[in-house]
Amino acid sequence: MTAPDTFRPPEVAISVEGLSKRFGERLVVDNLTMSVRRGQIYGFLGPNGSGKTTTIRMLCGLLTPDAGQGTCLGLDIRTQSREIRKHVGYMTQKFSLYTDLSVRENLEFVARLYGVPAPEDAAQEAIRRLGLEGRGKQLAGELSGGWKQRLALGACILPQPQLLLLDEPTAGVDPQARREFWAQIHDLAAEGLTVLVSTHYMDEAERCHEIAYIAYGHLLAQGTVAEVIASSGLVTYVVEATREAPDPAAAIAAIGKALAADPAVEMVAPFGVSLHVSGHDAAALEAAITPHRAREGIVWRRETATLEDVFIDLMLRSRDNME
Ligand SMILES: Nc1ncnc2c1ncn2[C@@H]1O[C@H](COP(=O)(O)OP(=O)(O)OP(=O)(O)O)[C@@H](O)[C@H]1O
Repeated sequence: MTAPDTFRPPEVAISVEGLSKRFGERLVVDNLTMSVRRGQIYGFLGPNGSGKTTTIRMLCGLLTPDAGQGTCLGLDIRTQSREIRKHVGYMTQKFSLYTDLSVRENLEFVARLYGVPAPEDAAQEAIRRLGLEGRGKQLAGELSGGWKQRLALGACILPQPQLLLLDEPTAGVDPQARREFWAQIHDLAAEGLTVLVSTHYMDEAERCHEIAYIAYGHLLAQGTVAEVIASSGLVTYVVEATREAPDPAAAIAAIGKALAADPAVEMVAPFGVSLHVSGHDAAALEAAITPHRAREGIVWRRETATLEDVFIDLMLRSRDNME
């Protein structure tokens, strides 16, 4: 990046079709088609090594696909990757600023590196915008994990990119700092910045405008959280032991063990003294749980599947398809 970005991207920030990528013999991304509107926060979820980072990098022209085409910020991902890069801010998990420079010195350094005019003012503005006032003189290496992430975000947006790539940005950061970080991301998106973020946290997925679930190189679901849950067709019952149960933990464990062996039940997941019991065939699932309804101190209710239920179901089914 050489100067503040005055470039205005189109309404559709990213639009790609049939993207595939191989590393050696291994097909890491297979025939991926998707689009992202400008100003959206778009989340990528999926098991480790499933191709999320590879996908994100192809979407932004940082990596050339073996097949497929498309545009990022209205520019061709195959032929205009250098131009695209000028408008992209990339934040990885690893803290890559200078630990022995202060917050202000780091930001001024980044501003100079990217040719931002009036680097001292730009650094001051980033400090204000990200609520880092009072920490300008603190060494970056002395910041807590949450403040480091905030500083890294500040450095990333200094050159005023149009697209932000966040690769698991809040891994290991405490809930309050994560919440504040996400509030910043939403403010940036409201100003028109498009954000692609990969995460393993369900609460972060729920903070995105849209999500994509990728497993073993395949895009298995995309849309809003509600759309992804609805399209899963997953039926979930929650069974909970009340205080009246003679031994709540044992009661839940016994039900879990019995249901896990039933073919109508595709997933059983314990949560304290409750279980999530899921499957796709509502009638068969109902028949499977009926014998357990009469137990003392047990309450059953049908609930909307959680995003976690849906993701685990997608992962299990795609793994089965691979085998
Ligand atoms: N440059 C590369 N050369 C060879 N293999 C690679 C390269 N980059 C990624 N891979 C492999 O491609 C697969 C997908 O990697 P990728 O980083 O895209 O997955 P991911 O979904 O982002 O994983 P994670 O959640 O663990 O970050 C992995 O098996 C990885 O080892």
